[in-house]
Amino acid sequence: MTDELLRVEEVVKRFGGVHAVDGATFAVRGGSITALIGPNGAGKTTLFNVVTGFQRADRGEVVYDGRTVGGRPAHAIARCGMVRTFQITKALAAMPVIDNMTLAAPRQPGEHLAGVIARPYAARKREKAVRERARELLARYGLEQKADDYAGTLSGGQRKLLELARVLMVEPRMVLLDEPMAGVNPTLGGKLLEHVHALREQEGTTFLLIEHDMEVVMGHSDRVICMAQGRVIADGEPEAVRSDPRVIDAYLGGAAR
Ligand SMILES: Nc1ncnc2c1ncn2[C@@H]1O[C@H](COP(=O)(O)OP(=O)(O)OP(=O)(O)O)[C@@H](O)[C@H]1O
Repeated sequence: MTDELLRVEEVVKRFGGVHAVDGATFAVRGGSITALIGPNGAGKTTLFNVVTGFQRADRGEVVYDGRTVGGRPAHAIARCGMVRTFQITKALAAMPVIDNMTLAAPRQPGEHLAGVIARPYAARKREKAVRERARELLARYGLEQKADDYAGTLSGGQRKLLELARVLMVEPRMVLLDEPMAGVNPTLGGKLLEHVHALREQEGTTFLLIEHDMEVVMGHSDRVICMAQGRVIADGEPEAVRSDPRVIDAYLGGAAR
């Protein structure tokens, strides 16, 4: 496997008296599918937010592709190639699927109204390219027939596919997925996982995913990181993490599933 793409070092994030993340340290190798597991409230989502720039750490370092990105805003980190998926919000649900996609396209540096007025041809050309990429991705994810429907009419599984397709508009090198299988029927869930593997094989995309379903974790990840109470308590091959007594004690319960 290739070298590490992401390194999280001693990250601390508090909310008042709550230590949501309390000195978490781990690395993610480029081209891997790494699962982040742990009990409710372990700090997994907060860590995702810190890593992708949606929340600022109180302490610690986030290094992506050799660059310190901690403290940089989400859009700057996305431009470096690391993105997280988001649930389709109410506002996005009220828009057509195709607009959900085009809105996720990265802005060109200096793109603003004056530029569009001064260079209408270039602006139109870019808009066309963005729409073409959006249509291509929708076709890849079996959503082309839904392009003009409101995103709110999609099923749970189709929404998850749209969430993944949206982040691919920025051609990321690393994607963070927060519970991709939650509320998804097994058929679409299986499809989503196939797409994750295909992206990793064909484009070398790196995935870090929060997942509670241990079958998915064991069957689809190369590496597993377990958090509890804001800290990493185990990090290694799936089988080794599943049988780690600390993981069984903090998360899996008496009998390893
Ligand atoms: N914005 C916030 N304000 C206050 N407390 C927060 C905030 N966000 C998270 N927390 C607290 O931080 C802790 C970690 O929460 P977080 O959502 O990161 O855990 P998690 O591992 O993702 O849990 P789950 O698996 O249930 O989603 C929890 O105690 C939570 O209540």
